[in-house]
This record gives sequence, C-alpha cells and structure tokens, in this order.
Amino acid sequence: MATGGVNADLAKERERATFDSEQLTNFLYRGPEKVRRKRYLQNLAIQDPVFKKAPLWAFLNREQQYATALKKHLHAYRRIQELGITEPVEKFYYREAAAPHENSPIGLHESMFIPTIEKQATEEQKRKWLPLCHSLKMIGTYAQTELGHGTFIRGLETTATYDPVAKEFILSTPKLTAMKYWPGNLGKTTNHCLVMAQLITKGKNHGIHMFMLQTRDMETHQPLPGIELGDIGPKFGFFDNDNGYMILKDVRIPRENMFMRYYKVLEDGTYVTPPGDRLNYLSMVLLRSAITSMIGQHLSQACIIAIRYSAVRRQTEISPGGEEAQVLDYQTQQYKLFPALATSYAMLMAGRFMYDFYLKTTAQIEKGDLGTMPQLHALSAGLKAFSTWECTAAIEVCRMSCGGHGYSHASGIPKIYVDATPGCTYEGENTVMMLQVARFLMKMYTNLQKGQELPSFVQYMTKSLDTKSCMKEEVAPKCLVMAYEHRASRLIKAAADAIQAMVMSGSSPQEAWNKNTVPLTWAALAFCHMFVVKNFFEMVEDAKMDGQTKAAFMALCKLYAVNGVITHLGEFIQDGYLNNQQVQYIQKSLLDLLAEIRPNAVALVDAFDYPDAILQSCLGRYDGQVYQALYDFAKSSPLNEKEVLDSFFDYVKPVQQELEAMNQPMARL
Ligand SMILES: CCCCCCCC/C=C\CCCCCCCCCCCCCC(=O)SCCNC(=O)CCNC(=O)[C@H](O)C(C)(C)COP(=O)(O)OP(=O)(O)OC[C@H]1O[C@@H](n2cnc3c(N)ncnc32)[C@H](O)[C@@H]1OP(=O)(O)O
Ligand SMILES: Cc1cc2nc3c(=O)[nH]c(=O)nc-3n(C[C@H](O)[C@H](O)[C@H](O)COP(=O)(O)OP(=O)(O)OC[C@H]3O[C@@H](n4cnc5c(N)ncnc54)[C@H](O)[C@@H]3O)c2cc1C
Repeated sequence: MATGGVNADLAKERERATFDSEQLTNFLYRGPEKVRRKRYLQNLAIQDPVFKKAPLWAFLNREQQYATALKKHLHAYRRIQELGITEPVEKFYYREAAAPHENSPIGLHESMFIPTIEKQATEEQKRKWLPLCHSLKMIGTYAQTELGHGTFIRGLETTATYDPVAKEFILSTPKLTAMKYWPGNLGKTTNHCLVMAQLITKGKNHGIHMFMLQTRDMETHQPLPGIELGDIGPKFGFFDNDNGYMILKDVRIPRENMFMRYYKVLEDGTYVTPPGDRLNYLSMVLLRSAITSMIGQHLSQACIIAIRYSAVRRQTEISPGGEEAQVLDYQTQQYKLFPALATSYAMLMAGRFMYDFYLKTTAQIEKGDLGTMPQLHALSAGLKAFSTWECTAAIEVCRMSCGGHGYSHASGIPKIYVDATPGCTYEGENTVMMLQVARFLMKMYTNLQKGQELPSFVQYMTKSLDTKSCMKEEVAPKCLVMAYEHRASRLIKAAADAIQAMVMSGSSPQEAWNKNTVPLTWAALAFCHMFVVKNFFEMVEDAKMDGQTKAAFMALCKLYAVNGVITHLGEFIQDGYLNNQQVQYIQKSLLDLLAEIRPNAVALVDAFDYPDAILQSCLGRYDGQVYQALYDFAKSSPLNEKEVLDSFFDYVKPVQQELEAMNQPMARL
C-alpha cells in the first residue's frame, strides 16, 4: 500500500507555476532573513521530543486535551526563555510549531494579563508583579465578562467598594448575573486575574476599573476564601481551554491592587481621573489589533489544505472514457477557493497595517497624546469584525470544497473553523464592533458637513457622489478602489441622512440611531471593505519582488476586489454608479482572473510556508499523499484498537437476544 514521493499532479502544479513561491514567502514574512529565522525556530520546536511525542488532539477526551495543551505550552514557555526569544512574532512562530492545534491554557496570561500590567500598572506595581508573571508564579487572566453582560461593559455588576479604614477594596458578586463567566483559563489554570468591577468610593460609583485579584493559593493552588470558581464546561471549540466562572463573596484586596497608572483612589478614598477617557479599554484594543493577522493565518491554513487537496483529487471524466479531472480544474471549484485564497492574503495585509498602526498610535498614547485614540478604536474594532466574519465564512467554504473528507478531523479544517469562529464574538461581538465603527463614521460625516478636516483614511468622503465609474474593459485597480470608496461614501451618507431626517421630524437622536442600525452596519462594513481593498492594492504595488511574482500577487488582489463587487453588486449599482456594461466587464474579469490564477494556485499556497508538522492535515500534505494518510489516520482511531468492542457484548448482544426471543412465533401469541 505504501506510496512514496510527491504526488505527480502536485509536482506538475509546482513546475507550471509562473513565479517563484519563495519570493512571495519572503515578502509575507518581511524578508529572507526573517524567513530563515522563522524556519529555524519552527524546526527547533518540531524536532523537540516533548512536542513530537504528544498524542494527536483529535483522539483525546477533554481532560486529556487540556493536559496535553498545558504540558506543551508550559514546555514552550520555558524553551522560549531558555532560547532567549523576545520578539512577539518569533515567540508566536515557536509556539505555533510547538502546539499547532492546542490553544494555550496560559494564552490569556501572555496576550492580555501581562500586557495589561505593562500598560495599565504603576511602576511600583510592575516591579512587584511582572517578575512573578515571567516566572509563572503568578498566572493570570482577564476577567471582564459576566453571566449577564459581555458587550455592555458599563453594565457590569461586580463591585469594588473602597473601605478607607482598612485601605482595602471589597470585591463582590451581588447577584447571579454578576458572576464572572467566560474568561479564558479562569476555571482551573490561573491563580490570579485582572477583575473589571464598578469602583465605588465615598458612596459614589465611578464606573468600571481594573483590580488585581489572587484567586488561588500560590503553593496548593486551592481557591482562596470567599472565591468560588471553576470551568464552564465544553464549548463548540477551545475544548482544551478552561474558560471559567467566578463568584466573589466580599473578598478584600489591598488598595494597591487597583491598577493605578491612569485612574487612582487615594488613601482617603478620593477618586482621581486622568484627562483621557476609555484608557482602561486599551487591553481589548491590543487583542483586536492582533486578531486580523491571526484570523488571516487561520484562513491561509484552510486554503493550503483545500487547494493542495483539490489539485490531487480527481473526480468525474470530462469527456466519456477520458481521464478524470483534477477538481481544481472545475471553474466552480476555483470560484470557491480562489476568492478564499485572495481573502487570506487581503487579511494578512490588513493585519500587517493594523498591528503597525497599533504600535505607532499606542506609542503616542504613552506620551500623553490621545488624539488618535478614536481612529485606533474604530479601525481595530472594524477590521477585527470584518476579518473574522470574512475569514470564518471562507474557512467553511474551504471545508465544504473538500467534499466528505473535509468533514473529517483528518482534514484539519473543522478544528481550524471552531478555533477561528469565536473571533466573531470575543473581544467585542462583531455587530457591536461594526456599530462602533458606524458611530465614528457618523461623527466624521458631521465634521465634513461642518467643513472640518478629516483624518486621511476617511478623506475620500469629501469627493462628490455625482460621478460615474471609470471602469473599462480592462478592469483597472484605480477604478476598483474608487468604486469601493463611492459605495462606502454613499452608504455612510444614506445612513446619516436617514438619521438626520428622523431627528428633523421629531425623533430623539437615540431613537433615530436605533431605528437605523441595519443601514449603519451596511455603511461600516462598506468602509472596512474599502479599507482592506485599498490597503491590499497599496501593499502589492509597493512590494519589492520580481515582475512575475508581483503579477501573480496582483491577480489575487484584483480578484479580491472584483469578487467583492460581484458579491455586493446591489450596493455598487443602486445609484447607477456602475452601468450594465461595466458590470459585465467585472464579471468577465472575474472569470479571467480565475483562469489566470489557476496555474499558480499551489505555488500561492506553498508561499504561506507551513510545514506539514504544523498543518497536521491528511489532505494538505506537501507531498499530496492524501489517500495513504487518510488510511493511516483511520487505522490510528482508538475505536480500532480492539477488533470487537465491549459495547458489542454489553448492548448489541442482549438486544439481539431480546428481539430474537420476542420474534419467536410462540412469544407473539
Ligand atoms: C504570515 C504573516 C505572519 C503574521 C504573524 C502573526 C503575528 C500574530 C501576533 C500575535 C497574535 C496574538 C493573538 C493572541 C490570540 C489569543 C487568543 C484569543 C483568546 C480569546 C480572548 C478573548 C478575551 C475577551 O473576550 S475579553 C472581553 C472582551 N469584551 C469586549 O470586547 C466587550 C465589548 N464592549 C466594549 O468594548 C464596549 O462596551 C463598547 C465599545 C461596545 C461600548 O462601550 P461604552 O458603552 O463605554 O461606550 P459608548 O458606546 O457609549 O461610547 C462612548 C465613547 O467611547 C468610545 N470608545 C469605546 N470604546 C473605546 C475604545 N476601546 N477606545 C477608544 N474609545 C472608545 C466610543 O467610540 C465613544 O466615543 P464618542 O466620541 O463617540 O463618544
Ligand atoms: C472562546 C471565548 C473566549 C472568551 N474569553 C474571554 C476572556 O478571556 N475574558 C472575558 O472577559 N471574556 C471572554 N469571552 C467573552 C466575550 O468577550 C463575550 O462573549 C463577548 O464580548 C460578547 O458578549 P456577550 O456574550 O455578552 O454577547 P451579547 O452582547 O449578549 O450578544 C448577543 C447578541 O446581542 C447583540 N447585541 C448586544 N448588544 C447589542 C447592541 N448594543 N446593539 C446591537 N446588538 C447588540 C449581539 O450582536 C449578539 O447578536 C470569551 C468568549 C468566548 C466565546
């Protein structure tokens, strides 16, 4: 049964590509030196016996999955320190290769708890907590969401009441709905958490603030008095993580445990507030800013799997008696997979912009300049929501494009999907995030009407809406970008006009807003889509690579833009901006682009540079030996360890015997 070497179809695909995939890899990871370093770190992890010997997650129960994830991530944490890896992106590469399909039970410790201490704690608090965090004596998480409130954080019900006599805060869960519910790793792993609670001092509520709470004894790991906590049970995905619940029964913490870099409570209970607002929302902004890259990567993995498999999979003879076609040769299959592939590149580019913008803006915030905070909030919320919606939908398309095998965990795609889709909910539910974008856009529109200057990325709103598209038979990037700008401007104006009209006829601004939230989300979505398209074109145009690579990359970029127009056609033609002839040019361009991308499809996914050891997919293997791999996967199912299972004797046999007895002619009398 053994088959060796690279599958012939896949080998041919690589030979026929019109560009060198290594060039694109170099661009994606920001230069050949960084690619070498990435591969070096990944190989270190892949070769490490602790990671190598770990069992495949798919055959484990939840407790085993949790234990494996914990073991792997703790070993990775230690090795990262031993190896002196400090760059966040390098840590990410190492961790991803070490535990590709295990979500980290110390993930919140690293992605939210430590960064919040770094950004929101005083120098003294940092000196006290950070060394303990780095040595994992303190393992923490971010406990904000409650049973009754996740989105509306001003409505959180946990209280932190200051007692000036004892100089302590009393943390309480006043009712069932105030129980903390959902925080990652709160249930069993962590011994500290950052609690978001309503600050009450001198009898006044000052809104939500952050407090450091020790939840478990640092030696015995038992919950501390007054704290009830545990795991919330199995979920759609993230089986290996202990999202938790927590009830606080008047737990006292020292005054110094309030995060006091910006907001302070003095010993006598006087509340001191900083000049800026919403500074304690910054931890959410950090994660939102990172999610677009992260989700783009999830989709890139699904694309590698689906496209390599579609090159290997042959089904149906095109003409009677002829060879069965590679399913990737069907135009319909290309229409499923190439827009998904283009989306993953688009989101990786948007994620690159977003993270750089986050670093630039937060550096200004650190210096006390809060002027760009609204832009950072709007962009991070919008791109987080837009990218997670687009990518999770595309991952599901990839899964279905693999037919029956896509449904099996052997493909790897179901796991990618269940780990990616909560990105639509956590760090701000997507619709709610889009409404935050809409709020920002409405403000910009009002500023425009007042003749004020707009930030550069909404400047396009100043252009007239009375123009027609410049689209010609040769569909030009410039005309595509302008079409997206026009659509966004028009929908922003339509939503603003609808609200203004309602207000003019006597509705309150809140009522007018609430009666228009659907058009507002259309406007916000169109804005995000425009932003992603424009950014993608700009990054491709600026990319330093040879002509053939750039041409292959540009085809993807154009496909992303063209496909978006076709998917949302109504919004592009409603006011006659594009005419019938122009729509036909765009439709033809879509089909031409599918054909142009076809010979490069495998090279375009190879460029993502994912080793098999990370993908862990029978269908997405570099060598294309999918059938042998599927057979091996089936053979390794624990259900096959015994030829006849005990359940056969326990359940089938007795029922067979009972039915046999019931069906005897005598028994029926
Ligand atoms: C190949 C390439 C290689 C790539 C390499 C990749 C590298 C990748 C690197 C790193 C990857 C790391 C990824 C780690 C992943 C870890 C896995 C994730 C695990 C899951 C974690 C989940 C954690 C959580 O979910 S925590 C809980 C999150 N909760 C929320 O998000 C709650 C959502 N709700 C809110 O945010 C708010 O309530 C609200 C915004 C909806 C409303 O707030 P509000 O009521 O106070 O405000 P208003 O609506 O009244 O507005 C008032 C005013 O405030 C402004 N505002 C609101 N928020 C902000 C903000 N954040 N910043 C600034 N301003 C804000 C708002 O706009 C209003 O302004 P006005 O001027 O209009 O008045
Ligand atoms: C895997 C996972 C990990 C998580 N990790 C953490 C964590 O570590 N720490 C933590 O604190 N939390 C965590 N959460 C919780 C998460 O942040 C919340 O679930 C999220 O913020 C959404 O809030 P919610 O559940 O209250 O949804 P809801 O707000 O109840 O949403 C329900 C529906 O109501 C709609 N809706 C709500 N408000 C509005 C509005 N104003 N306008 C229009 N529509 C609205 C939403 O669009 C949605 O359709 C996690 C969640 C998941 C799934």
